[in-house]
Amino acid sequence: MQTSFFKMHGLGNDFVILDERAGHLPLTPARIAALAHRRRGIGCDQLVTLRPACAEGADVFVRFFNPDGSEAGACGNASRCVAELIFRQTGNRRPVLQTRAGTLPARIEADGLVTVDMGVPRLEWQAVPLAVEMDTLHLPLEGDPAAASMGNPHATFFVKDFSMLSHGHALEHDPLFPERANIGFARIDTPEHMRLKVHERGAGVTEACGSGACAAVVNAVRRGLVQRRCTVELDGGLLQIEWVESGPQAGHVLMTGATATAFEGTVDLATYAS
Ligand SMILES: N[C@H](CCC[C@H](N)C(=O)O)C(=O)O
Repeated sequence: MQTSFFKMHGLGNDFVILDERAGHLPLTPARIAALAHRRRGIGCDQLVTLRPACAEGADVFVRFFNPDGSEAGACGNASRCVAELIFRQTGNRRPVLQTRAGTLPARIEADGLVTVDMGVPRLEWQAVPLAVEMDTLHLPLEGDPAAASMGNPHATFFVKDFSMLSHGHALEHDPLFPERANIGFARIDTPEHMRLKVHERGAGVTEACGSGACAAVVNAVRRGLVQRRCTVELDGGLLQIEWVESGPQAGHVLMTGATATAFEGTVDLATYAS
């Protein structure tokens, strides 16, 4: 069955976006993995589906799937891309995304950048989740990472260089993380700027990770390493992150950055694994 798709990216973190608002598509973990395959499929870091929203005030229900077929509760860069897509389709500069991690208000900025309110980070060990009760600010792993959830699990290592990146896969699968984890390596350059590389759960090292950038800033603020407004420099570009201190969005994490559409196309799902 032919279905159309959008190929978009946020700072090189790339997505295949399938629209199921007119009817559900026959997607299975195997078919998702086949579509996401860099050589045998379209190729992407995450496959994203759009469905009609059912949450009050939301414009669309968005789900995120990794190339290994696993589902992620949150995906910051993809959320920004979907917000841009909804704006292009409707003219609405403030689309609201319903996700498994919560309802995320977005805003298309005057300069074309896209901001998503990623909600309040979850800092309790049960929410990350971790396998046993512990202080999430200092995990009992070599490298002393901190952990937080943005609707998906993140561990942040504060490093001087990125030689630990090669340990990302083993760390993703450490028994401390019963649902695995996205593993971020953050080098603090100034209190307003960090350099971040992320080994993503179910995807590997990506050019950018929005929820990873949010988690890294939250963990760095908790450790007193950066200000609540921080520029995160990823391989693919810059994200502006703010962990809001006061006012109506107090406690929420705002993420702002660029989006782009690479191409649109159609795909016959029947030619991919069932
Ligand atoms: N690229 C995404 C993160 C995907 C997270 C996914 N790998 C998971 O299993 O949580 C982002 O921009 O936030």
